Amino acid sequence: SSSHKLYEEINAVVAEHIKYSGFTIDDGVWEAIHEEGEMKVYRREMEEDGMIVDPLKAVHCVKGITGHELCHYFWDVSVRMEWEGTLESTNTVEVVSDDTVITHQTHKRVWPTTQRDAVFWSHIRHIAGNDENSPDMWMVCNYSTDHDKAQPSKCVRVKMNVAMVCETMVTPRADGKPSTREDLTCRVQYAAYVNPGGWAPPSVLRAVYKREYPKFLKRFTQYVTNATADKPIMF
Ligand SMILES: Cc1cccc(-c2n[nH]cc2-c2ccc(F)c(-c3ccc(S(=O)(=O)CCO)cc3)c2)n1
Repeated sequence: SSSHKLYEEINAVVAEHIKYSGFTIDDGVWEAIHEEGEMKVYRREMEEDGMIVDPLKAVHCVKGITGHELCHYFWDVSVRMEWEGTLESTNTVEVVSDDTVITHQTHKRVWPTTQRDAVFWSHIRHIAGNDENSPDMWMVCNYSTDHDKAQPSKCVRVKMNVAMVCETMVTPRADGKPSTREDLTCRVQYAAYVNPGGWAPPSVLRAVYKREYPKFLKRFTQYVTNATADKPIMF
C-alpha cells in the first residue's frame, strides 16, 4: 500500500526524473554514442571514486504502440527474460503494491569483470497531463534498494537509478473512426545511471555501455511492438 515506507523515496525519485525528463542534450556535456533511425543514445563521462559511472540518456520514437504499453512490458518482471539479453536470473523478493515490486536479478558476466547483480524497486506510474505544458506520461523507475530476502551472492552489486518515461501521440483520424495502431507514436526517454559497484576496467565498461544500451533499447522496443501487434490498444 502507498503507506509503505518506500513511497517517500519512490515519490522523490519519480519527481526527480520528471524534472529532468524535459532535458536538453545540447548543453554540450552529452556525447552522442549511437544514432540509429529514431533512436539516439547519449552519455556523459563521469567518475565516482575512480569508477566509471557514465550516466546514459536515450530518446526513441516507436510507431504503433502507446507509452502505457511500453512501460507495462518494461515493468512486468514475468516477461523480462524474453527481452533483456544479459539477464541470467530474476527473483521477485517483495510485491510492495500493484505498482511496485522489489526484484533481485543477476546479469551474465562480462569478461574480465566480476559478475554483477542488482536489487531494486520497480515502480510504474501514470502521470495524467492536464495541458500541453504538462504532457500525459507513463513512467517506470528502477532504483537500487536493500532487501534482506535478496540472497548475498558471488556477484558484485551495482547501484542503479533507471527511468523509462513515455509520451503517446495519437494522430486524429479524418473519418472519426476509433484510433488504430497506425495512428500511434510513442516518444521514449530512457535515463540510466549504473554504478558498477566494484572496480572494472574503464575501457571495458565504456565499450560494454556503448554496445549494450543501443542493443537493449532496440531489442526491447521490438519486443513490445511484437507483443502488442494483435492486441487491443492499451491507452
Ligand atoms: C543494457 C546494459 C547496459 C549496460 C551494461 C549491460 C550489461 N551487460 N552485461 C551485464 C550488464 C549489466 C550488469 C548490471 C546491470 F545492473 C545491468 C542492468 C542494465 C539495465 C537495467 S534496466 O533497469 O534498464 C532493465 C531491467 O533489467 C538493469 C540492470 C546490466 N547491459
